[in-house]
Amino acid sequence: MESRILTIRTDAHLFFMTDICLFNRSGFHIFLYIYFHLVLLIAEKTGGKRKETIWRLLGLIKTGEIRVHENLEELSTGLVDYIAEISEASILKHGAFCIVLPGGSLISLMGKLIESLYNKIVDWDKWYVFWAEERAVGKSLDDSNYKLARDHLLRLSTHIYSINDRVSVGKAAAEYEFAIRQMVKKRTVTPSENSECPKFDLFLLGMGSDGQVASLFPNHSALEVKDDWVTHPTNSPKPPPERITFTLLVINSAANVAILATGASKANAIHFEI
Ligand SMILES: O=C(O)[C@H](O)[C@@H](O)[C@H](O)[C@H](O)COP(=O)(O)O
Repeated sequence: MESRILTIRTDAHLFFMTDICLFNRSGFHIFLYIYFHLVLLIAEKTGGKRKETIWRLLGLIKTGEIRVHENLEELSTGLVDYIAEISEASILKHGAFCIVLPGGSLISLMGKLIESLYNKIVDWDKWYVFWAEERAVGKSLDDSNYKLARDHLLRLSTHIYSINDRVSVGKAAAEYEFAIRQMVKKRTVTPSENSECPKFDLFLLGMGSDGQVASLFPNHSALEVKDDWVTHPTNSPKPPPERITFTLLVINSAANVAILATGASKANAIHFEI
């Protein structure tokens, strides 16, 4: 599988990596899916012609890959093809597909995976599913990122590593990290080249209109966590304030990272970053 790097500026305001580059290691294959209208909006803002803007965007990202889709239907097809391809390659390589899911609209855009065409191809028994972030809410509530995926995507045979909703966020974060350490020890989850940090096969991220990825918000101290794999912000700017999230260390260690941004509200954040 071809790998490219997307380097986001270290002084970037919206992702707030003051001393760390997001996705700055080799071996990453980053796809940034941008809804076509978003690009149009950028084109309008910059006063340039649509084509020029697209080429400028592509030219600026020298090491990553941007895929721009005409509409949500095409974006969804592109996304599930991409996931199915990495799933197959990972299972061939190490017998499992370890995927990290976000919350938000990305889950419904993955919905084609359970339609008959893909459902036959996808080997759900070999899927190990983790969450990039979870809100401190009960798993039965609609705000739960676990519930979103459980209701709309996951099959019964999938191996699920959701975050405990019956303990404090601090304890839930520690338990989650411990469970992943065990998975790395067993080598179900591949370790990174130089450490035991998990190298998930695919880390999927949505993006907030402020540039938020996972539960890592602009200017928030959770971005400074360097050694832990999981952290638990208790004062997130977006409700609920208490959350559990993977840290940059883990995101940056994944084999493949895809950020999906849809809708005009993300235009400023994308424009700023690239
Ligand atoms: O718990 C959360 O805050 C959300 O799950 C959040 O992280 C979401 O993934 C992004 O805001 C993108 O969401 P959309 O794709 O729906 O815009």
